[in-house]
Amino acid sequence: MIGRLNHVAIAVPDLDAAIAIYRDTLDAEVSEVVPQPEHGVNTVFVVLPNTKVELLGVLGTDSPIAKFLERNPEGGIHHICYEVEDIRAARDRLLAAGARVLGSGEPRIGAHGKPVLFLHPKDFLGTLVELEQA
Ligand SMILES: CC[C@H](C(=O)O)C(=O)SCCNC(=O)CCNC(=O)[C@H](O)C(C)(C)COP(=O)(O)OP(=O)(O)OC[C@H]1O[C@@H](n2cnc3c(N)ncnc32)[C@H](O)[C@@H]1OP(=O)(O)O
Ligand SMILES: [Co+2]
Repeated sequence: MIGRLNHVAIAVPDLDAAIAIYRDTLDAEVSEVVPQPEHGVNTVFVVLPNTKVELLGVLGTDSPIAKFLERNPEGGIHHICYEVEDIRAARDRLLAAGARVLGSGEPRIGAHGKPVLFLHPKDFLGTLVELEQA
């Protein structure tokens, strides 16, 4: 079912400071900040030779990363995103296996303009999993 590792996401309390760390300290290629209001985050992608790191900042008053940052005030690894060939088929298989798909269960358009879903961290080794349509 799961294919390529699309990105590892880090939620951060200060996105500008996080950009400076990756761009200047780690000398990495960092994208522009892209607000994702329907997801309640600002996103930045650090482009690596074999995958990406997604830096997430709070956007708005109802951000899904707000409580995570309360628990992890320095920031922390927030989720891991795998690519799947057919996101609805993957969803249906996961539901049939008893996994919890977050939200309505309908894929939403994510940061790469492709459908994404999230799976409950308690079902996947304490790790929030994002699936992105390849
Ligand atoms: C533009 C899209 C972009 C992309 O396409 O790449 C994105 O990635 S957007 C990323 C932001 N959006 C989301 O994260 C949506 C899915 N997330 C959620 O629905 C929530 O964050 C949820 C339900 C995973 C957790 O919400 P919340 O923290 O408010 O719930 P609880 O405090 O009740 O947590 C329940 C339980 O889960 C543990 N938890 C929460 N978040 C994480 C996490 N990121 N990794 C691991 N574990 C997590 C939390 O500690 C609670 O555990 P407990 O033992 O009960 O304390
Ligand atoms: Co993501």
